[in-house]
Amino acid sequence: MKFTKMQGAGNDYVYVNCFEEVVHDPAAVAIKVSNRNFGIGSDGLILIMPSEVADVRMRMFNSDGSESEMCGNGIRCVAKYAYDHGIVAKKEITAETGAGILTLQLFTGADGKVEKVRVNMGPPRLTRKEIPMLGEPDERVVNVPLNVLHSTFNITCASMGNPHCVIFVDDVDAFQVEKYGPLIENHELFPRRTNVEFVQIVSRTEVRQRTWERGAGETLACGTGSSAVTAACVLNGLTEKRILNHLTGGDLEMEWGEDGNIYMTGPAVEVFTGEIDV
Ligand SMILES: N[C@H](CCC[C@H](N)C(=O)O)C(=O)O
Repeated sequence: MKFTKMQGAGNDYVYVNCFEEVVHDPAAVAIKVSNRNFGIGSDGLILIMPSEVADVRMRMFNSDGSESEMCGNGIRCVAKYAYDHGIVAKKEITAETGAGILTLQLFTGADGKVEKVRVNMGPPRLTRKEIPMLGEPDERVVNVPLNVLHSTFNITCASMGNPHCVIFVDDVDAFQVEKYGPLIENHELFPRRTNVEFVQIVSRTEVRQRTWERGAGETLACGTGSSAVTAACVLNGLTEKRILNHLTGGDLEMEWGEDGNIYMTGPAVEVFTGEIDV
């Protein structure tokens, strides 16, 4: 199997061009290639596929083999791959994901290759039934207490196609992400588990985020998570609608637009290509 290793803000995936390759058991391949000792090393596997309704289609698998509906850093890299490798020849493209069809704007550098991508991530879905979360189906979850071990956290939840639980903390770098992340990811409130974002407010226009991802553990960045965080910051009155998010592996420019959609702008980088027996 030919593959391309790509990263966006340090959130790295193995990408396979399924216009040319067939991946028979993507869940098993995701587990194998993701392993940083026995495989290639990545947060998961992303398939770049033909679509009947958009320019390209993305399927995304976490390093534990579970499939997610959407991946924000991944979709930017899919767009870069599609443009740089001649699958699309336009700078505004559409992509089919488990969160619907998204529109992406591509920005090229001096070498003519894509450097940065702006994605219309769609609106945050805020009701419990959309996230999904147990409880009153039509209710929003904004600043609601959640007990975990002997601590109580106030959580704000949103779906960007995939579930997110946002928690504001005073000192995110000192926070025990690896202790609380998995407990919240697997909390009974979330029937499909959840991604968890721990966020420190820096100012009205800047935040710092660490992410515990469903199915992958702590990663250096999460684009859907950053989108959920943008909504959570505004819903809690903590920031403006336009913020710069400093993730562990890089920055994302975020905006909750007047049209109700979240816009994410960030880098997409090709790291290396190779072949692996699967
Ligand atoms: N890192 C990805 C999200 C992966 C989400 C995945 N862990 C899930 O199970 O939903 C991003 O940039 O949006």
